[in-house]
Amino acid sequence: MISVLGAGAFGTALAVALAVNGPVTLWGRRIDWRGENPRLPGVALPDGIAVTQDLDRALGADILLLALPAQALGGFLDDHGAGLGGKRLVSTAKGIDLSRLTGPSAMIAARCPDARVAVLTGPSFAADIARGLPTALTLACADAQTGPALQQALSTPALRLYRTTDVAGAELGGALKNVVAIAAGAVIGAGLGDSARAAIITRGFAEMTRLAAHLGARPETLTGLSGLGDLTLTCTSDGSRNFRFGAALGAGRAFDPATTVEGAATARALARLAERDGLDLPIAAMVTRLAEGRVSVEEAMDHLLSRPLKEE
Ligand SMILES: NC(=O)C1=CN([C@@H]2O[C@H](COP(=O)(O)OP(=O)(O)OC[C@H]3O[C@@H](n4cnc5c(N)ncnc54)[C@H](O)[C@@H]3O)[C@@H](O)[C@H]2O)C=CC1
Ligand SMILES: O=C(CO)COP(=O)(O)O
Repeated sequence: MISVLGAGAFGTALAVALAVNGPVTLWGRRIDWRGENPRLPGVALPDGIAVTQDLDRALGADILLLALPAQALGGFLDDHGAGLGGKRLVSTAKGIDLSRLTGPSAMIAARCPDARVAVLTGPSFAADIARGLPTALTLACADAQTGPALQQALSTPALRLYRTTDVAGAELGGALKNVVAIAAGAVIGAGLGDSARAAIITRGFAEMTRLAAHLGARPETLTGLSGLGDLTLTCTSDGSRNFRFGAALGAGRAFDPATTVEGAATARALARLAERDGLDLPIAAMVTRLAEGRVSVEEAMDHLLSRPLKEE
């Protein structure tokens, strides 16, 4: 049995997609809707999904998908981690925790030491998955038995999962691309053009790869779905909330603060990591300042362009 914990856009979309394989329980802390989740408009929930606010009911499953934002995961685990022991736990969060400076898998492992931890990540808008459009994702799990079993259980005819044991690489790709997407959105929002966006994507990818290698990831993971794949999607589509947030910053427009924008907190986490480990992460540093209103897009670009000339 599969339960999805977190009834936001992505949790709901995954529940809809996985319901073709069998019954799914979708848990949310506050379910104040019926039939259609306002975070995923236009998607009717099939009969195979049991929607509940009763966490104990959801914890009856042995595969639990944690579809919570990265900054909410720590609090959820503090409150409920004790009930997750012995389960197969699959995180979908794309971010780095601001207070602990770690990704979701380390947060889960710290609080649920006997759980088998995996990460599901890659280019996939909730709306696409829920509509049954073809999607390829990365399932990362260090355990040689759990990884293949989860790959089977979470694949559907439309949802194709590739497997890796590089959990750090997979989750870093998903977290870091959100920061670059904000920068790409800002460039487009400010009218600086597609060439400047291509420069941000490419130099952003170089920054992602450097940092991921520093944190123990395999370089080839970053060129896969969870890194380059998701970077491409998120930096080039209005479907991305991180991109839209950046575009609003670039255009000087307001942005709904209730929208989940993982890259903003992750950029701040990266700034702290850079300080802790003496790393040079210029794009993440600029996104942090931009999101905090400390620089304009033009000032941020001037700063990036005036760095010393160097080899590519
Ligand atoms: N929406 C998308 O297209 C995709 C999202 N993701 C990732 O999935 C994660 C979740 O994103 P979305 O579902 O889109 O966000 P969302 O904003 O639509 O939903 C987040 C949900 O988490 C719930 N929540 C927050 N704190 C909680 C807590 N402490 N306990 C229980 N529930 C809590 C909220 O009530 C809300 O229902 C993010 O890390 C995101 O980057 C990954 C791939 C695609
Ligand atoms: O991660 C995503 C697509 O793979 C969703 O991106 P946003 O959170 O920017 O909407």
